[in-house]
Amino acid sequence: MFYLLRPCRLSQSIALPHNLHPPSRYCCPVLNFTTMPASRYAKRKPSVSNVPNSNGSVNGTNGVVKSDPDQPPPEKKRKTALVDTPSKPSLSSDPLREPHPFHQHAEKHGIVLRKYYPHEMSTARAKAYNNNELPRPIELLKAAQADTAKHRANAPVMGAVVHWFKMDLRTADNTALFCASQKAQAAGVPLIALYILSPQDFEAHLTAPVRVDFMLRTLAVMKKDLAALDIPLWIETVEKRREISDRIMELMGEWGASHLFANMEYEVDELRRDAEMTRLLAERGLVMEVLHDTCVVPPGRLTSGSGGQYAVYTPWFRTWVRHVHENLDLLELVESPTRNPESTRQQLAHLFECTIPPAPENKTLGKEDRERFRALWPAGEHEAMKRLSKFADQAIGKYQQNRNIPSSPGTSNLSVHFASGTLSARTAVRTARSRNNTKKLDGGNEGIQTWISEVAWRDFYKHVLVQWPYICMNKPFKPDYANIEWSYDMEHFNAWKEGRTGFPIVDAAMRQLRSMGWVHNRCRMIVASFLCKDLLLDWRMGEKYFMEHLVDGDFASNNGGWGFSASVGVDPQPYFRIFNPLLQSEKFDPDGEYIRKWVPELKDVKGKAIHEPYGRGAAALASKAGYPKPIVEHKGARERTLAAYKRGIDSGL
Ligand SMILES: Cc1cc2nc3c(=O)[nH]c(=O)nc-3n(C[C@H](O)[C@H](O)[C@H](O)COP(=O)(O)OP(=O)(O)OC[C@H]3O[C@@H](n4cnc5c(N)ncnc54)[C@H](O)[C@@H]3O)c2cc1C
Repeated sequence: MFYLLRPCRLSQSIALPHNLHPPSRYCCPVLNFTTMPASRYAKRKPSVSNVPNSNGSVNGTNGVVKSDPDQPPPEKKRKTALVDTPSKPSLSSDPLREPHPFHQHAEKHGIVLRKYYPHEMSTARAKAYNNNELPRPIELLKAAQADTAKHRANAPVMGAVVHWFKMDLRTADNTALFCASQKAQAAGVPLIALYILSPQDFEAHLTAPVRVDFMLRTLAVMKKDLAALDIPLWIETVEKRREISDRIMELMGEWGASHLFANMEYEVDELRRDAEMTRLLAERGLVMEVLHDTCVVPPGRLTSGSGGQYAVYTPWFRTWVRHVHENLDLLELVESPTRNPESTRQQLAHLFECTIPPAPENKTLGKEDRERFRALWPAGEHEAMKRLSKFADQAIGKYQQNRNIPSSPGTSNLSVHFASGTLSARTAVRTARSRNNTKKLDGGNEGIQTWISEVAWRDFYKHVLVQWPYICMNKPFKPDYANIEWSYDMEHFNAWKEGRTGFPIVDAAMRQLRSMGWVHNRCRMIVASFLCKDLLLDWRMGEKYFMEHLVDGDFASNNGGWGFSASVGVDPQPYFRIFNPLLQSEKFDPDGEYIRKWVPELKDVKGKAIHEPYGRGAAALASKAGYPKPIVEHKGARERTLAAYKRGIDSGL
């Protein structure tokens, strides 16, 4: 006899033997069964019209998912369906595939046809998503889960259970890892942990070398921690990303494992891959369980009054808070995995011997960078907890006052941990709440409230990604804004990248990025606005450059931040709202402390001249020190940008 445990808000259920009583305080009220928080994963009513029905069908198609122009025809599907094909824009007469007229410019600059990545989606196709005429990738996964639900609930556990680590590099409060461990323990078989290093994935996702280094160091920490529980962590490099699923199935065959657990990644290729894998494993009598984990509130749960997804943060956040208050088990933590059977060490001895592979050559840090970054970003979940506790004890109370001052250590510096999954968002919110005088997430100390609302931004952008998947395909959130004719002036772009624009606050931020792999949020906004509004450069060039250099690079948050700053994203400001870099500098770095730290040429400039040395009497000093003159004049640039935005939006291409 089996009890049904719902570990996921989607359609899958995990069957656990009735004699399993894990020592946990997470009691499922219905089954009186100690398990993970129930409503965290309760099935919810779909919020959009094209979610699968109980048969897994989409749009009333009785199980036949409407044909997807991003995908190859069905007979070729197995070979090519796992990722979006990086082919040339098709010249077919299908209007959903028509290339955008500005493609040639963007392509030349590596924006729309980068390696292992699809070209910019057509506006017609993006709009088809908006009209719910196409199934979103998450719906493909839901359909795969619905179609395999019975099999997954009944398949017996054999040999071993595997947890596939992706961007969830921690043992504490890791949903899929916990479920895998429970499953293995109940069946008396070992749990095997797996990490696949994919150089092509790193290229496709533009993963920064500093981020790869952080992840590899984290794997070393995890390997040790897991080994202490007699759980092997097998790490393997798979060169071609399309071969990952086959290789995992091969490994499962070698290990005699019947079940694979993983947490959900919400990017398009990853959802499609997991949908495909769920079906493939089921065809072979195996089981794949893909669970929500990274957000406090899983994407798809929060709907506006009209039943749609929110595109504006403030009302979304109010709903987010209300939802968490009503479902407090969303903040319950699951336990770390339990120890493997004693025989595992002997039985799987070779798996314990695996070593951490080196970074791919094109993602390897030079010696100097490596040393600097390692000192700045100690890796692993223990470091994340140390940093979180220190911030919660010493700085969170004043977060509201300090968070916008880039020279102050007023923010948590935890984004690297959220991005690699070395810290769960639940742990972060609970820790912040524990320092407050109320259990309400929107009450008590202002600093704590504000910090929690910042952590919620992370959820927000992932919800956006799931609902509007075309943002993954180089398309602005507002498809109409795809018609702005951007500049591709490489002199301007290089000056921006190198911190030589002649705008001290911009240059300080860009140099901080190069030096730390991290930039203060206020400065990310300033340099993003400067790139697309003052220089009128294609915002996707900046988005890409950030990903290539950030230690905390996260597709959803980065795309959201860039879209917001370029006013082509969610929560849009009116397009005519353009940051004035000088005013931003005076307001948020009033004494020029931040500028002096990162732009040493200006360290001797006194007073307000620091914000604008050439316009405020420090020209000789700046010039002598080699600091450049401004590359654009803000007022004129502003007018040029306003005109370009208006032309683009009015053109209705
Ligand atoms: C153009 C641009 C690009 C960005 N790219 C990324 C990125 O690739 N990865 C990333 O994690 N954040 C990104 N952000 C958001 C934000 O700048 C960073 O999360 C923040 O600076 C990290 O510093 P912290 O950990 O000290 O943040 P804190 O102020 O301590 O905030 C706590 C946590 O909340 C989350 N958070 C805070 N602000 C935001 C936000 N605006 N959007 C999403 N999450 C937020 C982060 O996980 C952060 O660690 C970007 C913002 C902009 C404007």
